[in-house]
Amino acid sequence: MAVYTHVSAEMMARFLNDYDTGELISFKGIAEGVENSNFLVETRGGADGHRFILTLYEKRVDPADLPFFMALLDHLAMRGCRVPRAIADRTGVQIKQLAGRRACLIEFLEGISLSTPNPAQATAAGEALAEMHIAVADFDGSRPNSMGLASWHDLASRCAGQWQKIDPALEQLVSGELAYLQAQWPTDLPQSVIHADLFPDNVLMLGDTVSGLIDFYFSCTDARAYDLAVTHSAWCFSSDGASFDPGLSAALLRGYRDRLVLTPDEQAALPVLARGAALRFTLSRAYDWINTPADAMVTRKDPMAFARRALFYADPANAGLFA
Ligand SMILES: Nc1ncnc2c1ncn2[C@@H]1O[C@H](COP(=O)(O)OP(=O)(O)OP(=O)(O)O)[C@@H](O)[C@H]1O
Ligand SMILES: N[C@@H](CCO)C(=O)O
Repeated sequence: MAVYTHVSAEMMARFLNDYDTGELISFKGIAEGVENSNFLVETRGGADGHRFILTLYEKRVDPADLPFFMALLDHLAMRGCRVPRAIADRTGVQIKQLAGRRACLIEFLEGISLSTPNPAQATAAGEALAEMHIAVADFDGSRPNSMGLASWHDLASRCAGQWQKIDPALEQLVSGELAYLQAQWPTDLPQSVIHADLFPDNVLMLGDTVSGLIDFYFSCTDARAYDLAVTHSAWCFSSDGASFDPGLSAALLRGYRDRLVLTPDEQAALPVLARGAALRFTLSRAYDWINTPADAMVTRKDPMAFARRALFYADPANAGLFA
């Protein structure tokens, strides 16, 4: 997360008056993340706990999608997945308004956001992802993937002429990958609701145990195996994307496959899905690199870290990676 929208103590206290959270005793902006504005909020004397996350939805979250995200979190929590639900105010409303943004008060979950996972944690994340895919089998909501293949073309054209602000080599890499993925993207794989952004920083861990999956604001209906590919691209490389970790890769895939068997088509599609995942994050990061407001409290993420992953997945020498 990050802080794009500033909230005063008076605004925060007034906002909390609608809830059974007690009296505000402190809040602070959370610097991690890039998408939404987030605050850690502490209260005392309330019936609904004493620590919360307040999220103000920014650029990429369409307010019309919030009921889908909140229903999904309620469903997953009901099915035993460790995910944070939105707290309802005294009138039962979860999705509110603050500082000109849609805003939700979210359950705080214990755990550490990882930056350098170990293989046991990668296995636990693979298991948690598969368990989420199993738990959504009877969820009846759906949402198109707003960050799917069509949006990659759009993001690339919005960056046109500006690649040199990042790295001149990106222009050719992006156009080559887009052409390849447009021709090869599988359309008939098993679909379900997927997380679509399960980076290590979206998995809270206590030791080697998953204590929470967070940040469902890209969740959508898409190929289940694409979710595994996204997770693979996020978990199995050094943070600059320069070095692939085969131990983490094997551990993550083992965790997922222990819970959910991939079909032969899903298995065969993983290499192209991983190229797509790497391009998706190259492009969203490139767009943000060029367009992040100068006054936002946010650390931009390096697009080249995912461009390097895209090159790795595209290298024929790595074709057997998912076997
Ligand atoms: N429900 C929660 N319980 C505890 N901590 C949380 C919770 N939600 C968010 N956090 C903390 O806030 C940080 C930022 O959250 P999050 O990853 O959702 O932000 P984002 O802007 O959507 O980021 P991203 O760049 O991953 O899309 C997390 O890394 C975690 O430390
Ligand atoms: N998890 C993404 C941010 C969401 O688009 C990244 O690290 O680029």
